[in-house]
Amino acid sequence: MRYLHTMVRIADIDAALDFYCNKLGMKEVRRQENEQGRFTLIFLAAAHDEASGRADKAPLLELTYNWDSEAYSGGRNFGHLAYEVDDIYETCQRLVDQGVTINRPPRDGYMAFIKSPDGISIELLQKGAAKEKAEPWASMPNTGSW
Ligand SMILES: C[C@@H](O)C(=O)SC[C@H](NC(=O)CC[C@H](N)C(=O)O)C(=O)NCC(=O)O
Ligand code: NI
Repeated sequence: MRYLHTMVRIADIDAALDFYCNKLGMKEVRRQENEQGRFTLIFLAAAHDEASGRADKAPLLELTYNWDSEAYSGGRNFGHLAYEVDDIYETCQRLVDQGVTINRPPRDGYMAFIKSPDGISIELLQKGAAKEKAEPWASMPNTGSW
């Protein structure tokens, strides 16, 4: 068995693509419009996987947009999506500059949490060993929950 994708439902395509593509650097690899079911599926690959030509083998993120709006509430049974980053401090600073809230700052030089426009928790993990602790991150408080 091979892991294929994780599906999350989104309330707004533009807001979701701005977050996952413009801010997290993910790439749209395919899209399916379903007239009968009145929904759109958008499959995203992490930039690293797309750039290395592995998007057809790597786990994808499947965004489901229902044309008839629904209220989505997060169940505690779903935790987060996790992505590896080359530099956790540079990534978090760039996200802050783009207006993203860092709910759990990388005080340890290793792990940070943000949330998507639909409230999906996204875990960002430093590639390899944790970075040296550095300000302002080392003493930055949490912002809400994640
Ligand atoms: C293409 C394949 O990866 C799918 O996930 S299709 C699964 C299918 N999705 C839908 O019908 C999307 C619209 C639906 N209203 C929804 O919000 O899911 C499906 O069976 N979805 C049910 C589910 O629980 O995933
Ligand atoms: Ni699916």
